[in-house]
Amino acid sequence: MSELITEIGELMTQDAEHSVLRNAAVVVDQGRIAWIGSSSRPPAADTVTRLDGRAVLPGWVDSHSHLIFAGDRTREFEARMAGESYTAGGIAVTTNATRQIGDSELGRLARARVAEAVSQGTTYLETKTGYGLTVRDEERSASIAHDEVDESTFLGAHLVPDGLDSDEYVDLVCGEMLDAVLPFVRWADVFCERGAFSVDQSRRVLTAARDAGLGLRVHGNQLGHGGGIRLAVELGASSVDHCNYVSAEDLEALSGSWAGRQGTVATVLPACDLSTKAPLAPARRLLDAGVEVAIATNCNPGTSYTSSMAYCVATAVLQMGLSVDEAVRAATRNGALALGREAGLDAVGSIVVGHRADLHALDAPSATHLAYRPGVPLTHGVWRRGVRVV
Ligand SMILES: N=CN[C@@H](CCC(=O)O)C(=O)O
Ligand SMILES: [Zn+2]
Repeated sequence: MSELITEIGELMTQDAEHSVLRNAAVVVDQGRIAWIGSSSRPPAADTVTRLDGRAVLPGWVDSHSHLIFAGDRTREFEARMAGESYTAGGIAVTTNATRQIGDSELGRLARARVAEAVSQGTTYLETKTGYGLTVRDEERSASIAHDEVDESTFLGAHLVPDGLDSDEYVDLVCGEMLDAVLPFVRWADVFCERGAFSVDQSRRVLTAARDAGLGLRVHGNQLGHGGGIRLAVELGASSVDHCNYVSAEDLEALSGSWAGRQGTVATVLPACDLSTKAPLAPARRLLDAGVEVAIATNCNPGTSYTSSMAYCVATAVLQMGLSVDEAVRAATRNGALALGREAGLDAVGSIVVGHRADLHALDAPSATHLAYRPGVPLTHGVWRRGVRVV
């Protein structure tokens, strides 16, 4: 069944030319974009949806989340708002809660979080393990992530569990744990930070994962200056995420990674920055240096308990100095780039003939309203693989 979606006031395609079409129409067929053009000369289709001048953009691509968890950390958040600083130690609280619930309940929680994101226009998600931290618990988190989410990432190297020697734990992560999760994941990630894993330990984890055929991602430079960003570039990671503390050397490494080839995407997490009272990641400086920047929610119960990509985009425009086009691109096409899904048969994140028909219609005439009316639920319709789900 084909569907003509017409009377689109503003179609922000996020294609290679950043094309924005007025009075546009799109035909979706068999889960893909089949045609894009003017609403005055649309081809025939099985069904017609009229959007009365509303704006349409690609569905959000949320390339960084931690949805496989149980429990709640309201008290920790309250303490932070009262002046305490964020430390990675809170991960253990969530890990304890997660280990205590059954597989089906953990799956149900993840499914509900995906549904919450989709209801706000997110059509493609990555999520991570990392609240299991034993072979069995990481394996079941990976299996749930694989079943419930588009892209799954092994984050056994999230925190050294209490009572374990960190190097022995790294051996476990690189060996038995990696083997156990391998059937369920496409990526490996590591929290490379003081208080979590050193650069050398992170390099060991990432190298083992790469040797096992996984793509690489890094949590880097969130809590202070360090070697996470440069390690990500050294190992050809697809993305380095957080990037709150970016030195001149880090910036040079990141921008150098884009000199004439596919480099390491810098993924900024504005909601996390606000919730942890961290300095906002220097997205403007990164863009000006030629680095490809993505925006993601980092949805997790500790540092960023939101699934709202619109909130992140509004923050990027209002507080990080990005234009609306830059912020929307970072949250759609560049999220796809960070996941290696920006081109080819599985392409998402842009409205291009042949790409997956993941669309987000706003109850507004332009994408600018995302920042102009922050906090207003503007999602009018969502199509995922060509099927209207909202
Ligand atoms: N920084 C590491 N991991 C998560 C937070 C995990 C937690 O505190 O539960 C993040 O990306 O912010
Ligand atoms: Zn994270």
